[in-house]
Amino acid sequence: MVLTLKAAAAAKSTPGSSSPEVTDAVAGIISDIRSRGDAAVREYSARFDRWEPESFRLTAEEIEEIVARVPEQVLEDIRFVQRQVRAFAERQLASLSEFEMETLPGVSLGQKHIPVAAAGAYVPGGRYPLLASAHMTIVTAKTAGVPRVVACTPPIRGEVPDATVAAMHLAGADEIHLLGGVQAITAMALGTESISKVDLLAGPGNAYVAEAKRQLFGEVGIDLFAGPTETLVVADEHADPFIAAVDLLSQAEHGPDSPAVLITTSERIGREVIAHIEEILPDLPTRDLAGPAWRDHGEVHVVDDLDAAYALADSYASEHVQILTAEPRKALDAMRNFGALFLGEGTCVSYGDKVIGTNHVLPTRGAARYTGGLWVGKYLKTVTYQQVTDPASSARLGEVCGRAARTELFEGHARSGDVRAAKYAGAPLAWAPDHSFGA
Ligand SMILES: NC(=O)c1ccc[n+]([C@@H]2O[C@H](COP(=O)([O-])OP(=O)(O)OC[C@H]3O[C@@H](n4cnc5c(N)ncnc54)[C@H](O)[C@@H]3O)[C@@H](O)[C@H]2O)c1
Ligand SMILES: [Zn+2]
Repeated sequence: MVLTLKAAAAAKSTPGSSSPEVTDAVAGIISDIRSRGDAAVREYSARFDRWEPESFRLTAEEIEEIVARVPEQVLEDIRFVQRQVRAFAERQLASLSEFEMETLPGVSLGQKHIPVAAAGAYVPGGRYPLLASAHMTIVTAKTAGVPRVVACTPPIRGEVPDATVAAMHLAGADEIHLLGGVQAITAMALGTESISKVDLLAGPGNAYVAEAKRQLFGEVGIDLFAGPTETLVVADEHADPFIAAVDLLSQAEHGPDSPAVLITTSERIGREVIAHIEEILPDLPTRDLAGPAWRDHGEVHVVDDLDAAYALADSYASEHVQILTAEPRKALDAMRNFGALFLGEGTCVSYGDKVIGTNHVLPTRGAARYTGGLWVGKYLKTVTYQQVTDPASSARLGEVCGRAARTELFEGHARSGDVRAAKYAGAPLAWAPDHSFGA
């Protein structure tokens, strides 16, 4: 039984997709940039961000000047967080192994990880200078060993986002462009006269940015569908409703399209959380974003027990799931669909977003059903190779290959097997009886 204390006022977005208006607008911009390159990029930047400098790329001197303007405490905090992010990414990298094994004598199969040659890092900046996204995309790419990392972020209301540029620079970006939205994503994906194209695009963004990545996927690799932020809290009767309310609003603040959902086993907690939100919201400086988000996409559901809570939470496949229960670690085994899990009252989504070191670029709109968030492995191509040094083993494989390929009616493939069986083990070559492999 589910008792809904508050339902969303707006319709839910379709999983893994954008609205038709966004889809069409993005397709138009991409096709225009595809045919007109930099000239189109410049026009869209002027239209959406009122920004058309001579060059979107910052020079080394400009970067130095910008970093010099950033207060020392801000720089110190950036370094602190980047160390956290790097440490976790390095441990992830160490967890990946390269290996070679023999399946038959002299038959070696191997796996190795090759970083992509160039990655594009998108750092959102429409509403907030989201410098933490610079740590997440650039530090992680550099830890993976990507040689060229291109970073883009939009100006904010016509101003250079100093701290974001500093974060990009300290993270190790090789190029920094002040460019946002679909125009930045498309320029990095396709290349223009002034930006050479990248192999993989990563980073979060609004519905336009996420849709642009989705449409360009194939021509460029992408990390995942990381669109408008979502949060979900699972709470039992032991939860502190004031903290749950503060935490729900912390994520609603991302934008009016950000869902915030509470699933609780206690009707009392559900009602108290709603009351606290109503009390805190009017004074929240970002209420113009958090208010509509809560009104249109806020939900509170009461369920019978924690198993029902985890099952309902799984059906949302929310980007962030926060567990405020007496035994939060139980959710680790009980839950399947989430971008990142925040266990217990001592941590919160804001830690993940800003400081703790796990990656905050996470799947949204149901993508958590099939992928986790950005991590070092997304920048690596896990490739395989093989070598056969034992002629007898090659001959044996050749015989099987001849039969297996003919079962599929692939005569050409079969002959590649036949010639090895013939050359290394003297098997007869039915289709070329006169051929001799020499002494
Ligand atoms: N999923 C995640 O991992 C994650 C993490 C952090 C943030 N986010 C999300 O990132 C988003 C950041 O959004 P933002 O808007 O602040 O910054 P943004 O940088 O993603 O988008 C700003 C750009 O949008 C473009 N734009 C605005 N209106 C447009 C229109 N009508 N048509 C075409 N382009 C348009 C502009 O060019 C502008 O540069 C938020 O939705 C937030 O929830 C997601
Ligand atoms: Zn957040």
